[in-house]
Amino acid sequence: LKRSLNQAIAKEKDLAPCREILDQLEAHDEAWPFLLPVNTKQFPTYKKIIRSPMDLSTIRKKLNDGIYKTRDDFCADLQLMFVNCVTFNEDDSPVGKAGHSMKTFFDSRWAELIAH
Ligand SMILES: Cn1cc(C(=O)NCCCNC(=O)c2ccc(F)cc2)ccc1=O
Repeated sequence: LKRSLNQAIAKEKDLAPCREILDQLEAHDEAWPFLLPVNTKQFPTYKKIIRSPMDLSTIRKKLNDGIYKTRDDFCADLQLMFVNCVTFNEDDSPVGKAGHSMKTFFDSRWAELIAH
């Protein structure tokens, strides 16, 4: 029991900064393409091109439901979201530009978090 309690405490320590970064990503001016899953009725080719869709609301739910065991699991879903965006969108499109801006912001906050 004691070990599992310590593991629970260690997991909370690892994931707490993830909540903080996710708060900031959701509040970012250029978060609008990522707040909800891509609407596949609006973009019918999306599911054919993107095999593993990911968005901030899905990441928030997975974090709240305890799906992420480590902060790297969390980071992997964010990187998936950004790779999907580069795959589906031109770099100079509004969504493409928002994706690059959000990724730059995330990468800098993540480095601060890991590097303390
Ligand atoms: C990641 N990605 C997003 C889109 C995309 O067009 N996404 C929604 C645009 C319209 N949605 C909004 O503007 C909006 C959504 C939620 C919200 F709270 C406020 C505004 C297209 C391709 C792609 O790869």
